[in-house]
Amino acid sequence: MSMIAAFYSNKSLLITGATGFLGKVLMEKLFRTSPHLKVIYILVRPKSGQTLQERVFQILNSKLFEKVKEVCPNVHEKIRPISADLNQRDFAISKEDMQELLSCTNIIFHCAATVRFDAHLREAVQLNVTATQQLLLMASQMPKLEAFIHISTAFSNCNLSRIDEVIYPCPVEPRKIIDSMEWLDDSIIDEITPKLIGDRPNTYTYTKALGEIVVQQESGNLNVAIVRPSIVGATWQEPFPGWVDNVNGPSGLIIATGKGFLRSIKATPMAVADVIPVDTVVNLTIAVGWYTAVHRPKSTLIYHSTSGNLNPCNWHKMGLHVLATMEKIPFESAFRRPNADFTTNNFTTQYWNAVSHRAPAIIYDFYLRLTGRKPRMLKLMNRLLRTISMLEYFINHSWEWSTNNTEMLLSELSPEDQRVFNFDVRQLNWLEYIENYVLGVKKYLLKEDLAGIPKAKQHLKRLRNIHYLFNTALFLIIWRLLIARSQIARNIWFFIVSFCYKFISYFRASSTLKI
Ligand SMILES: CCCCCCCCCCCCCCCCCCCCCC(=O)SCCNC(=O)CCNC(=O)[C@H](O)C(C)(C)COP(=O)(O)OP(=O)(O)OC[C@H]1O[C@@H](n2cnc3c(N)ncnc32)[C@H](O)[C@@H]1OP(=O)(O)O
Ligand SMILES: NC(=O)C1=CN([C@@H]2O[C@H](COP(=O)(O)OP(=O)(O)OC[C@H]3O[C@@H](n4cnc5c(N)ncnc54)[C@H](OP(=O)(O)O)[C@@H]3O)[C@@H](O)[C@H]2O)C=CC1
Repeated sequence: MSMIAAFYSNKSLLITGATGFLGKVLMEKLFRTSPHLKVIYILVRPKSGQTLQERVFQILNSKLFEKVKEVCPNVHEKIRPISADLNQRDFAISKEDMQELLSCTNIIFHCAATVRFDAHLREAVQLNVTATQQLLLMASQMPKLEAFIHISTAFSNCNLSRIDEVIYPCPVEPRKIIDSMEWLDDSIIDEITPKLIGDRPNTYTYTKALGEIVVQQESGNLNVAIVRPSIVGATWQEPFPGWVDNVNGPSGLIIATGKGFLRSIKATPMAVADVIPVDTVVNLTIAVGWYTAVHRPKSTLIYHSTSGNLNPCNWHKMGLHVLATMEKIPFESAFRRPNADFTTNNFTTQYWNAVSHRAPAIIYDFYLRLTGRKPRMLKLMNRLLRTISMLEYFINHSWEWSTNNTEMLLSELSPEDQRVFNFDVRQLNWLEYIENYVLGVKKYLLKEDLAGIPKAKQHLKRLRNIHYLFNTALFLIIWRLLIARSQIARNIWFFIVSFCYKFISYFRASSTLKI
């Protein structure tokens, strides 16, 4: 019997960010392994014209939750959505709901965040720092609370190259930043943002670092732990391999590559691709919840959920695996044939962006115009290149993360718990994982039917022929122009023609001799 699963039975949990990528997988695993848990409160905001109930209904009816419904048929009764907006004071939670949360919650998993790299500092501070502070305040009023688990990111201190499982100080105290956001206007915030974030690449990593300091400073007597995942990817094993439902991180790049939009990227091929499957992060998080509540460590423990130091894979290898899979399982209606060239300097990046990305987009837009349709490819390409430029930092640096606490926790688990809540990334086979990831992107993100694979292969063959034809035509045109304008080109041309002529004549003569 799993000790961890038994621990969560009859518990009331509170999850923020439960509608997000990680939050959904966390909920799924909790219900599947501890079907007797009492209730999971989730803080949800109405979104895209959907009510809370509609959002929860959609999640429960997704493929991700199919297995849960078998082991926990009354799962819908155990999810209690609470209307909340983490950007509002007291999260805009009603008095009755707040009372229930305060009196019943046993464990908190705080996953909600803005993960956008371009978020305005005010917005990022509000969600990643102030909301964390408010949630801790709420937690301090919960008499039954046993543990508060905060999800941060392994990149919160990405300005360092070696990162230990400790909280690093920031030059300006989070409380001062929170206060200043209340009275500074946007233009001044824009001006001071680069100075505040310093050598971090964006407001996201900066505010996640501030969030950690808030957790450390304001947790009082609470049992608190922080989980720091690196680049979270599709599921490795559970509930089934390859599940993914958003384009963040690698998933968007896999689509862009498979559809032939993205063919080269500025990346350091040998840099470690620190991708970690979402189910590995979730298993660690659940185990951390149990350990923190039961063992009550004296200080706030940080757990790195990373792959680089235990089972490294670099971008070059990852790119090759992705391309090899796309040969077998191509995406439908690709714009060009998938390719993955890594460039390492700005000049070659700009060159390939012009030649391999923008030029085909311009030609395609021209074709759209000719056929009476609205051009759109260049706009799409420019947006994609902007997105890529924001991710570039993470594919051109390598980090070394220590994982002592994570390894310690693994050794504390019973063999059964190590099996049920496996977060031992050493067991991950990258080739198999990437194959399932690409397949998962095709099935769950692009919603493409596997029956369409032969047609997709046919389409790629056609693209290859067009590519050869286009290159040959381009070569001939350029050559013709050169010959018309340059004596040297003409000389080379006559030399080649006469050489070929002599070569063919020689063969003709020798074959006649034999006869
Ligand atoms: C030839 C090459 C071959 C390669 C071979 C393949 C190798 C395998 C690939 C491995 C490489 C992995 C590298 C990962 C590095 C990740 C590091 C994460 C580290 C930190 C981890 C964390 O701790 S935290 C979670 C990460 N947090 C995000 O990852 C949010 C990012 N994101 C945004 O901050 C916003 O997205 C941003 C960009 C502002 C635009 O913002 P925006 O307002 O302009 O618009 P949107 O957000 O609506 O997106 C606009 C359009 O970009 C599309 N798109 C969005 N993401 C995309 C994406 N990743 N790749 C492609 N396309 C993406 C989207 O689908 C839209 O497409 P469309 O226009 O057609 O609808
Ligand atoms: N994905 C990754 O690669 C990594 C993620 N992390 C961390 O993991 C955690 C989860 O990330 P992930 O699941 O990928 O992110 P998502 O963007 O998928 O999910 C974010 C969640 O936060 C919720 N949220 C955002 N704003 C509000 C708000 N104002 N009020 C209420 N809820 C809100 C979202 O709700 P809604 O659905 O309504 O928008 C959503 O449920 C984050 O803390 C992130 O920093 C760390 C490392 C890597």
